[in-house]
Amino acid sequence: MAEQPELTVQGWGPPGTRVAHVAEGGSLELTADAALKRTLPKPARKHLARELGWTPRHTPPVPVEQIELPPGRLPGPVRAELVALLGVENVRDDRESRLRRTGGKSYLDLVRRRSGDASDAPDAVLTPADTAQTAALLELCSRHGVVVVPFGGGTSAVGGLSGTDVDDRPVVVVDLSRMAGLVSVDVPSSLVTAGPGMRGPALEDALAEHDLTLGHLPQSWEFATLGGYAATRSAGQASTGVGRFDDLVEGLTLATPTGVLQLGHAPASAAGPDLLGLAVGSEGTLGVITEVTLRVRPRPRTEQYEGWSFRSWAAGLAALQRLARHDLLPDVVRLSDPDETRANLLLSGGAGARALRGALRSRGHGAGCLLVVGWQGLPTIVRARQRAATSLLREDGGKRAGTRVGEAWERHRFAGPYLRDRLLDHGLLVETLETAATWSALPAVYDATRRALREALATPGRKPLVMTHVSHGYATGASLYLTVLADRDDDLPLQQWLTAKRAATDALLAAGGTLTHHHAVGADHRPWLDREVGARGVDVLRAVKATLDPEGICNPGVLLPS
Ligand SMILES: Cc1cc2nc3c(=O)[nH]c(=O)nc-3n(C[C@H](O)[C@H](O)[C@H](O)COP(=O)(O)OP(=O)(O)OC[C@H]3O[C@@H](n4cnc5c(N)ncnc54)[C@H](O)[C@@H]3O)c2cc1C
Repeated sequence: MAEQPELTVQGWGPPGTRVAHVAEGGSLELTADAALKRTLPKPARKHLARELGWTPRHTPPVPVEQIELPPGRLPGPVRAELVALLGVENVRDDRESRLRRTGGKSYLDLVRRRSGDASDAPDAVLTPADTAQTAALLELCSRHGVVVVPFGGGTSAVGGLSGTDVDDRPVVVVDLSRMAGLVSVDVPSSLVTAGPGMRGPALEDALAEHDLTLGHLPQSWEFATLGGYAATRSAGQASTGVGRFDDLVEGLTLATPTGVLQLGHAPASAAGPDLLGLAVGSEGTLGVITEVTLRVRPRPRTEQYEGWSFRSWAAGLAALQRLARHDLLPDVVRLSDPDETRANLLLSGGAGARALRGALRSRGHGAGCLLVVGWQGLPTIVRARQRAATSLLREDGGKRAGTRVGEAWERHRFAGPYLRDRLLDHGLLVETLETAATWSALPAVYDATRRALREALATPGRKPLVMTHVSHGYATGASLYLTVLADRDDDLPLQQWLTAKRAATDALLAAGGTLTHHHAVGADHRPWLDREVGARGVDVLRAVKATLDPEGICNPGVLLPS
């Protein structure tokens, strides 16, 4: 199996290629040129400086060599037992191994790492080979009171990989990169079984040999793993059509400190409550997912992407709602609000974007919204769905903006996190948050969340830019994905975002949104879990944890409120 590239410690992408920009032709280029003007076209820089009250300034991260790690605390006898179980090369407590498995990739994680803080580093990194070794190490760690944090791709956006424990117990990371192989492909049943450390690109390469695809494409696709997707209930860019990751899991193996659970055996079952559903989304708090079986489909013979414009956000939402009611939502659905539409057109620069801005103005959609839609599958089916959706979108005031808009989105779909690093280098706060609500609650959730973020991040002479899009559609509602840009408070960057995030979370819950649509709970959302599932709901989760993990060693810093 080919080596999977590591993520850089202080940002996105493999080490050494953390500078990115979008070239005029639309492709993402990784370059050694750190200048902001290579990343952001001039109109975009001017737009952001004007909107935010932002003065671009060079704020590079401290050199990686200067990042400080606390001394490792794994007791010698425990280390010796782990070495006897896993082999010396699979129990690492050197600086490099620990640093590379420190935290995830939320804004808070990046600010800490960029400032040289790795106080949440684990004490050691373990790399088991299989389910049996994982179960044995969980039993061993439980016996010795050592906290275990499962680690997939390390892309958590919600503090899911916290390496500290309130009881100050030693913490080990279980890195699943040695369990990244294909186990089996059952072509007649359209099922694939794989190790949890396998990433999307490797899985898609393996499935291509059978003319199959999983089709799960989150923005973190290059680095995130199958186990991580299952543990967080991830959603990909085509999840409106393909289904969320939780819809795609047919079965899994969960190693826990008290034994191994094998869940999901048939395409459907009425054998009591769904324990598989309990393991999916458990975020490492019940044990380690050591194998996943997933539903796959034939590779699409055609993929069509196109853009549409609407006079207003309300008109765009109404059009999507009607598509949903008639079961005509495309596989990819992405409706940007006016702020995001304007920023995207300025950010992409170039003659094409200028022409599109002119076209939108001429049809009275200058302050409106762009919608990107995509269909995948057999050409005859795609054509029929596209035709039916087109007629409804037209009836609802939509105007076609052409295939170039859709294709440009497809080309740039993984660019965002690379660009974020560049903006962080120049004094900006850049973070995202997400929720979902019913169609009837969606406008109120949108208004309340944006208002809370704007109020929390405004200071004299400065205001944030809050850009929103509908990222996934359902029969009964949709998800909202918000991107926040603001002039960073260089003295108190963590507090600046924590205050805003707290206000936004309170607001979206009060307006009827869910705590999280696809990023999961992690450490960042755990204080609000009882508002989502109720106090008795939290009690149920605690009771399950007490059965599987009586010593509370499995990722205790996430999901369940402290
Ligand atoms: C730039 C960026 C873009 C993103 N885009 C998306 C997106 O489009 N859609 C989306 O859904 N998410 C997105 N995310 C969030 C993140 O990629 C997902 O949560 C993903 O599912 C995490 O996978 P991972 O392998 O990196 O898991 P990790 O980050 O390593 O772990 C995430 C959580 O799962 C637990 N875990 C990991 N593996 C296992 C296992 N085998 N068994 C038990 N627990 C485990 C960890 O302990 C942790 O709590 C994005 C994040 C970033 C930084």
